[in-house]
Amino acid sequence: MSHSRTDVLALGNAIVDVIASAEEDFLAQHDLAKGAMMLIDEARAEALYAAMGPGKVISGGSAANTIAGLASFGGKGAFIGKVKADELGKIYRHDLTSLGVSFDTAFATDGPATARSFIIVTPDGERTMNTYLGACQGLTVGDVDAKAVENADIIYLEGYLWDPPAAKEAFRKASEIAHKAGGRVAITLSDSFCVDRYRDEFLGLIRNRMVDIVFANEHELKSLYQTADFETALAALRAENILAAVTRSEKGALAVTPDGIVAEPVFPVERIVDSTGAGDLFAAGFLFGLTSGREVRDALRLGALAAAEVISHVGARPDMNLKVLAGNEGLL
Ligand SMILES: OC[C@H]1O[C@H](O)[C@H](O)[C@@H]1O
Repeated sequence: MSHSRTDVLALGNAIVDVIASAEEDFLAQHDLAKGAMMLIDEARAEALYAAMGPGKVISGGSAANTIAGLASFGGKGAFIGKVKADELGKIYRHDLTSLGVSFDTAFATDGPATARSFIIVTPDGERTMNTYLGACQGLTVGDVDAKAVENADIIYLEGYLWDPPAAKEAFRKASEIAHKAGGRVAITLSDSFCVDRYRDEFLGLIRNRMVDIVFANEHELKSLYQTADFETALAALRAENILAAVTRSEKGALAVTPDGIVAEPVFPVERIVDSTGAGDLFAAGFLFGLTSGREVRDALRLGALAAAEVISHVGARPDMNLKVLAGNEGLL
């Protein structure tokens, strides 16, 4: 890994997305929980793929999508994640490094194939993800490049890393190194079912200050505090006294800061084509805003812009150059 100063280094599950459209009844037929990310094994992955219509194969992975977005804004990003040295793994590495992102985690040379997420997009644009973790399960503490972590202003960790058993140790190690070096640590809570699986651990990370910045959507926040009422969840989050960014789909996004709540609306889109990556790209804009020294309100706007771009097309990485787009909107 190159050790020049990095704005954001992300640690995440390196996943190739296979995205196909389907009608609502496909979800019921295959017992899929709409809007969620479900973990599947290889046999289920094969069965689901056989049942899906034609799919687009696009590099994804939540934290990697965020870093791709950050790079599109002109930020300097790095990524730690595990792919196998198979065809998809090599394409995955190319897709990130060709954006200028440092990604030097060693390939897995044996074991399961590069991870895939089979994503069904229903006519309302909602995505339902079915993830075969494959090679991601091989990410260990040994993959954390201490120098790279020390050189990042912010490290960004995805809650999904709690699923492959060895990765959470990598997460903890990265957080400790970052803090010793004076960096900040951000986490995305990833998915409300993921929060359900690891609620106590996530709350522990926040309360022990192993993380300094929290990203969540409305559902994840309600799951974290086990309430159906958003205002109750928000009050609980405010009581943690931590910087947080919360996305609320069409209701916009807000930041919880020491000085209070800052809210911003969404950027209008003609049609939500595919919501995959909306939160990831929001985080890209917000993190770019923070690391480029902008006010929280401007960081929220950049996040909203990037989210609007990514939901306007299929796939969880930007199709348009976000720096140009933000410039056109007067945000940079
Ligand atoms: O947030 C969307 C991402 O989550 C999953 O990790 C998929 O790979 C997808 O790209």
